[in-house]
Amino acid sequence: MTNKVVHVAVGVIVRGEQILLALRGSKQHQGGKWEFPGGKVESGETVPQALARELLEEVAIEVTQSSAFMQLEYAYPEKTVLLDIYLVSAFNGEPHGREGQPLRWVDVNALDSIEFPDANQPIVERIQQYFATQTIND
Ligand SMILES: Nc1nc2c([nH]c(=O)n2[C@H]2C[C@H](O)[C@@H](COP(=O)(O)OP(=O)(O)OP(=O)(O)O)O2)c(=O)[nH]1
Ligand SMILES: [Mg+2]
Repeated sequence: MTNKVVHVAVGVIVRGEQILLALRGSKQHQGGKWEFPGGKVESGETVPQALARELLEEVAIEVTQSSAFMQLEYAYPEKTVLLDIYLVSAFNGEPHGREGQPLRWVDVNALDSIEFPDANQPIVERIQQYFATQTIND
């Protein structure tokens, strides 16, 4: 086994007060859990390029507005991932699971009751904090 870090582009896709989640296949790493759509950054790609490619491949949307949100490294027993998380605030197309995976829109407030991969806890906290701040400032 290698200890190479797997770099992953992750999209927190926002529509109003909801976030798009996809179900990871049961055979995949962290299978059967809900994820923010995304995937591995390929060599020669920037993270925004990888994000755009993965979101088109997985959920059939074209990203038109995104911003870097947070980065997080997490060591699973079998591999270490570097999650490069972007907020996707505008996109073209109606999302659907192009690889047959179920999708759902979840209220920001309900995100903490969803079963995510183990690495995701800080992401959920940060999203909820971010939206709480936005509401106060409205
Ligand atoms: N997309 C995504 N991946 C996550 C999240 N949390 C988390 O730990 N991961 C991990 C699981 C995987 O080990 C890795 C993402 O790899 P992936 O399987 O989605 O990669 P990919 O889309 O390029 O798929 P593949 O072609 O390699 O099958 O990051 C998350 O919220 N979203
Ligand atoms: Mg993926």
